[in-house]
Amino acid sequence: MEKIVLGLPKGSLNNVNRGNTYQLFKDAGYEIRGYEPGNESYEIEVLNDNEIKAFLTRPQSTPVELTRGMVDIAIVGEDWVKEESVSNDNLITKIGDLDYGQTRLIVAVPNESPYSSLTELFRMNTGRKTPILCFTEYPNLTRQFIMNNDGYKEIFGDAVPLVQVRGLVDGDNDMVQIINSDGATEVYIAKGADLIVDNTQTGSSLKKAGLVELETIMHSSSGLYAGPSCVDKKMDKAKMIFEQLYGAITARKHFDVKFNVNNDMATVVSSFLVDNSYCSDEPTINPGKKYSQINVLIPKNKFPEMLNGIKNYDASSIIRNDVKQYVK
Ligand SMILES: Nc1ncnc2c1ncn2[C@@H]1O[C@H](COP(=O)(O)OP(=O)(O)OP(=O)(O)O)[C@@H](O)[C@H]1O
Ligand SMILES: O=P(O)(O)OC[C@H]1O[C@H](OP(=O)(O)OP(=O)(O)O)[C@H](O)[C@@H]1O
Repeated sequence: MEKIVLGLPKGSLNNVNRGNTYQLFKDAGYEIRGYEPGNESYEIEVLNDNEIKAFLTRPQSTPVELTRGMVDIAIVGEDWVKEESVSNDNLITKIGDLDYGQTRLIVAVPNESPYSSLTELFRMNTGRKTPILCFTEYPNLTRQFIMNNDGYKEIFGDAVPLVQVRGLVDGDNDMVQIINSDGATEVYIAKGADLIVDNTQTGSSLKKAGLVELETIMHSSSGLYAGPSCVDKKMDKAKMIFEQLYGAITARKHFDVKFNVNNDMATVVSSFLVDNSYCSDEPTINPGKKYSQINVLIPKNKFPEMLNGIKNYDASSIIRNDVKQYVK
C-alpha cells in the first residue's frame, strides 16, 4: 500500500501539560521517534508501522495541507478546521474526535467594560467616530460571528467588516475592523483594541490580562481529520489509526479490576455489577474450587462506589490495573 501521510501537531497539542499527542501515540502502541514534546523533528518516524509517513504540522496550517493533499490525514483542533472552512468549500472530513485539547473560542473585553454581550457592545458604540477594533487569530470565524450578531446587523446591516491579514485587506465596513494576530492576542486590549476573539482553556490568560468573556463562538477539541486525498485503502488505514488512538483514550478512563467471591455468590455479584453498569458488556467469571474470580472493566469514576458495593458480598483479593488499550 502507498504510505498514508500523517500530520502531527506542534505547539499546545504536543505539550506535556496541554495535549500530549506524543504520549497518546505511545499509549496506542506506536513506537514513535522524533516527536518528543519540545524536541520535535520535521519528519517523524513511526518505527513499527511502515505504512505511515509522518510530518510535523502547525495547527494553523494543517487545514491547508489537508485540502491540498500535502498530508492525507492529520491531528488538529476543530477550531482551525472551522476557521479554514468558513470561506472555502469544506473538503476536510472528521474521522473522529480525540477528546483532548479542549478549548473554547470566545469574545473577550476588558473587565471594566459596561457590556454584557456583543450586541450591547455594538449598541453602546452607535455613532462612534473611530473604528471598533478586534484582534484575533481566527479572522474568518470572527467575521462570520460578528455579521450574525443582532447588534451589528441593527447598525451596519449586511456590510462586511474590514478584515486585515498582514497587508491583505478585505471588506467594506471600516468602522468595524478585524485584524489578524499571530499570538499573545490578549495583549492587544492593553494596546488599544476594543475586543479580542481568542481560545481559552483554563481561563488564566484572560484573567492575567484583566479580560472577561462576552460570548462563546465554539467549543473545540482535537480530532483526526482527512483531506480529499484520503480515499479507499488510505481511508481504511485512517480509520484503523483512529480506532487505535481512541482505544488508548478510552483505556485511560477505565480500570481493569479483578476480585474473588465465594462460588455461590458469583451470579448474584455478576447481576449487581451489570445492574449498576460497573462493567463493559458483562463481568468475566473464572470459577475455582471455592472462589470465583470476577473481572470487570470499569469507568475510573465508578470504581470507589463499586468497591464499596462488592465488599457487601465479601469480595477479597481485589486488584486494580491500568488499561492500555480498550476498543469497545
Ligand atoms: N491552552 C491550551 N490548552 C489546550 N489546547 C490548546 C490551548 N491553546 C490552544 N489549544 C489548541 O491547540 C491548537 C493549536 O493552538 P494555537 O493555534 O493557539 O497554537 P499553539 O499550539 O499554542 O502554537 P503557537 O504558540 O505556535 O501559536 C488549537 O486547536 C487550540 O484549540
Ligand atoms: O485559558 P488558558 O489556559 O490560559 O489557555 C489559553 C491560551 O493558550 C494559548 O496561548 P499560548 O500560551 O499557546 O500562546 P499564544 O497566545 O502566543 O498562542 C491560547 O492562544 C490562549 O492564549
